[in-house]
Amino acid sequence: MSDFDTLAAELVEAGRELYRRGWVPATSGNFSARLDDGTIAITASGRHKGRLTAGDILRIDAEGRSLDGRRPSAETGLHLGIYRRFPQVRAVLHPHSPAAVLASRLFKGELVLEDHELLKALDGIDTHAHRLVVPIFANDQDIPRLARKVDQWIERHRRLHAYIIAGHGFYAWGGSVAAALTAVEALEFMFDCEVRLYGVRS
Ligand SMILES: CSCCC(=O)C(=O)COP(=O)(O)O
Ligand SMILES: [Zn+2]
Repeated sequence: MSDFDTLAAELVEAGRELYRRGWVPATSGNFSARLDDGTIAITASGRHKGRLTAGDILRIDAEGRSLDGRRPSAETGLHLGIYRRFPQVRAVLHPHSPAAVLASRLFKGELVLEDHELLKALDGIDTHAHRLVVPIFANDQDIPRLARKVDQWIERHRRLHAYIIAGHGFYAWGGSVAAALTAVEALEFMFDCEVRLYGVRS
């Protein structure tokens, strides 16, 4: 099996898992993984992510050009922005999960996660006392413009683990598809806790 085939199989499996959890309804979400040569395996646009086959994963170069003529995810630019900024990142996952969308309705500009043991599931965080700021960007159909906003945020803060797009979903990543899945699961859990806490307090 080639590197591409292995990563494509992992992305297909990630789609099944995220769909099973209810985090990529309908045709929403997109996933990618970076190969050793810098090219990227990414989901084709418009596919149902819970029912992917290996044929729904295509290869693009680091500028987002399709290497086989098929159309990659409409949100490819957001994946590329993360790969450009963080050389250690090997996989980017984008769910449209309920808690992320609800959080974006309740919290404006950012969601601060602190005093959560699950913060330690994220790369480079080793204590619940870490204060993690998850920025919330306004949704935008202009992906290059949205990617620029994300990039400016990274430029200003020098660090980013995940971000939410309001009324849409979130982006998370990791050093492998498995690590990115772990990040998604941990973040969705913490978003859900914050949303429920907000409900209890108000
Ligand atoms: C019905 S979901 C609208 C598009 C979107 O937000 C998404 O995540 C899926 O787009 P893609 O082109 O990657 O299929
Ligand atoms: Zn989306």
